[in-house]
Amino acid sequence: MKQVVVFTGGGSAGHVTANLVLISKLLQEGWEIHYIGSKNGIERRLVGELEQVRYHAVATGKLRRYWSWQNLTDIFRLILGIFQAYGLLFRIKPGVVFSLGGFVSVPVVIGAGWRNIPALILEPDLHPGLANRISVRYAQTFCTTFEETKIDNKRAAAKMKFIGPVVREDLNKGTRERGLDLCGFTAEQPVLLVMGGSQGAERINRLTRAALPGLLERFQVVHICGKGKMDLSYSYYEGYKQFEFVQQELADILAMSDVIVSRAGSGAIHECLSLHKPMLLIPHSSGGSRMGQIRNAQHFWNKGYAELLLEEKMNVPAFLRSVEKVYNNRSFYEDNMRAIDTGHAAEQILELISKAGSP
Ligand SMILES: CC(=O)N[C@H]1[C@@H](OP(=O)(O)OP(=O)(O)OC[C@H]2O[C@@H](n3ccc(=O)[nH]c3=O)[C@H](O)[C@@H]2O)O[C@H](CO)[C@@H](O)[C@@H]1O
Repeated sequence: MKQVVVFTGGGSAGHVTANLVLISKLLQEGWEIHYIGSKNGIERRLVGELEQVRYHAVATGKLRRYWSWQNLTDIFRLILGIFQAYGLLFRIKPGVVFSLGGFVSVPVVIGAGWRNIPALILEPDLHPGLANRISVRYAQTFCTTFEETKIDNKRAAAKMKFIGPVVREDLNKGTRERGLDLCGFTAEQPVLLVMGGSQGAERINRLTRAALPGLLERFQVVHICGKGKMDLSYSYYEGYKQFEFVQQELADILAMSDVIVSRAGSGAIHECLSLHKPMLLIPHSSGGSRMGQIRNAQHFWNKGYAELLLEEKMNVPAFLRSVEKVYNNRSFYEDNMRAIDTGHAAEQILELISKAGSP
């Protein structure tokens, strides 16, 4: 009989990417795979590309730590989502549930807990997000990407297991030549990649465009702006190439890049770490779970993998100075990154899934 697993996680690509890595490996092993996500979230689009995975949508409510009228409707949506997930889990009868967090995962992990189905959570960030902090009491194991992750609750802390980052393997296969071709760049000048997380970052986009004349004196600039955030009025700048969002091409773009300016989402920074790419991190500074990015970035700065620029200190001269600093000291960051083993997190998680899902 086929082993059955339900995956969940979404809201942004950072809560889906590691799931896709694990799903492709489990498909090769012959598992039956279901995904529970939201009706319109990015997870639906990303998982929808995999024909062998059955996608189920449930209602989902955003969990806010501030007052908003939407809290009233969202709490009902969350409760509805729990009942929908509970019903789906009864029909699917998985041996195990695996969650990568994000609001949509909360009803699924609660539903699994109510049904006594072992649920494993993987926390991508150094500081656990609200969704995972709520879900952890219904889970069997709370895997962490960062060794230093802490959680206040004693019962939750007892479920913690350090695993390390689950990184997309396809990103290793990029080539500099293909990247240069794609962007129409030359091999003579270094390349700076700017990416604002899976949804793009308006503030980083504005800063990059304001700094373009200065940046282009030294670099060719490839800019991943986010959906609907390209500005074609800048296309006439030679050596500047914009994309909304890239899929397989990301491997070639990363291979071609000498310095990367990025938000401090866990997925992006661990991908750059595994490829030994010097980074300038500009973490999301607004409150809520996004505080997670500041902690991720500070940690990478402490380890000597990246330079850090806080949004409140962000202006064109500071940005140009920071980019220059990372480029000039690139071998310092590269050496620090080469000295660590980003590990075999995917294999360890697959073992945990197999163990939890075995009858
Ligand atoms: C604003 C917000 O809430 N951000 C959170 C979100 O970030 P976000 O969704 O930006 O996440 P990550 O940096 O973790 O991952 C982005 C993923 O998208 C991929 N990618 C990106 C651009 C592109 O054009 N093509 C592409 O494939 C990257 O390779 C990466 O795998 O989830 C992360 C993981 O929990 C958190 O750390 C971030 O705080």
